[in-house]
Amino acid sequence: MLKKPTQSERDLNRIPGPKRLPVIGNLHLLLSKSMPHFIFRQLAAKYGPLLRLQLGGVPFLIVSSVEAAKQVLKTHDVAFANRPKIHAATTITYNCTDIAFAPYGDYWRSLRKICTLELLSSKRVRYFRPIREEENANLAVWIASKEGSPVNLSEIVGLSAFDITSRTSVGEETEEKETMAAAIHQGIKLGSGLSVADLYPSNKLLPLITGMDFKIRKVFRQTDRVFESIIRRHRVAGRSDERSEDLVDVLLKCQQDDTGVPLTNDNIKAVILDMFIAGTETSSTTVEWVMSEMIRNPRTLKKAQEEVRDVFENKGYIDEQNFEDLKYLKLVVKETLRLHPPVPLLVPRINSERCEINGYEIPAGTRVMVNAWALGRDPSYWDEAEKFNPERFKGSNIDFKGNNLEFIPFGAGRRMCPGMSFGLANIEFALATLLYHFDWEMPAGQELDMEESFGATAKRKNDLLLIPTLKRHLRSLKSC
Ligand code: HEM
Repeated sequence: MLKKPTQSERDLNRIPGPKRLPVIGNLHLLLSKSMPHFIFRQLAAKYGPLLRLQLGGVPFLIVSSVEAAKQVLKTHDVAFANRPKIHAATTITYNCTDIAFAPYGDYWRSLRKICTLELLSSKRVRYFRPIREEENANLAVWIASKEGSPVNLSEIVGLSAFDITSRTSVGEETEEKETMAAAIHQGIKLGSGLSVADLYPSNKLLPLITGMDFKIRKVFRQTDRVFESIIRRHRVAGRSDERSEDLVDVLLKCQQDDTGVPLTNDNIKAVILDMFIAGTETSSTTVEWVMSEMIRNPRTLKKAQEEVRDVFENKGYIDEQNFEDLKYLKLVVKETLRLHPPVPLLVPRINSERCEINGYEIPAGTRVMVNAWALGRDPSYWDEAEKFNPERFKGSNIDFKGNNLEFIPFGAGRRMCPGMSFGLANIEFALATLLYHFDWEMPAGQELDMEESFGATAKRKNDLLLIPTLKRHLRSLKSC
């Protein structure tokens, strides 16, 4: 006998959304070449800002207005503080024992606190300044060696962000860097939460048939091997005065002290993985989009470049102490995060208890995606919403710290990104370096496209290739 739907299930069905087909529901709507966040915006324009979709076997709520986002991220923040189990993420994060996918509770709270104190707080971010200086100096030296020929900016900025994350969180450059960076990129690609394996979770054969399991297990093997040897080296080296304590040391100490939540080696590996997954591609994707937008808007490029050169001309090198003076560059970064939030649908949420949104009862266990990308481009909140115009933020109080829900590239509420200061420091340093030392142009005869690739982060689909011309000599690099 068919189970009778509960009142809240009936309510969920009343939420506007397109007609559902048997078995696939609305999945066919995602089959176009467009990105899910584009499609969700189009559907929201037709059915409203609280949209119900049936993607395969899973009901989704898609949120696309400030009012509805407020209900999820503020009013019912605790109820929505959990994450759904995403197939790829569950495999590579040692069964969701990282921070991003851990169930809301003491374990999550305790690990988030450790990472904030040891790596992500403003104080720790300042402490790691010499590492950013050194890595960006290396970046500039490498780019200068390619002067006049096309440089794959996406790739080198990504590797530089990888090195910074690695040296700050595990205290060393990661072995097999390229392989690791590629594995992490693949993990992010498979972790959108919209793969067939995620949409038909009861069908255990699908991950095998689609090749998903094969790919994600390969990512797991590659990252696990490297993290295992990082932990082993930290154990052997122990803590000495010559080496300052890093995140791995602190996690190992917590494991031994046995005072906080119990931690296994796998839990430690899951947390390190999070720093790489959450910290590298988001930052390098932002730098990619800032450079892309500036190439499309030469006036902005010129203005940002003049500012950076003005601020550092006397010193002759990039010094983070003067970053407060890079006022225009900060507006450019903000405007880029508005138009190109690296995580356009945030990380999905799931509610642990029944709650009411816009007058509808939402049953516990409903997956919710907040379309941060659509909010950032909604003409009801932004003048000339599609136009790249950094000046719009001049003198404006609107910020990305989780209070203005029309602008949430870092999310909002309890599960908001804890790595904002760390990420912004990396982004600003990379941009200041690129703009101070070099002029940039497209290779002759090539047009800049702005296509995005599919995955949990919205990277450029095609790598950004630009030709650098050295304008400020490398002798002026502080650490050279
Ligand atoms: C431009 C840079 C970055 C952007 C745009 C970004 C964006 C985001 C977003 C949208 C979320 C989900 C928030 C939500 O569900 O409301 C998130 C979560 C997270 N981010 Fe970031 N992030 C960035 C950099 C970083 C960095 C550098 C790190 C660490 C090294 C980091 C670590 C995390 C972690 C651990 C979570 C999970 C938080 C939780 O579930 O409690 N992020 N980030």
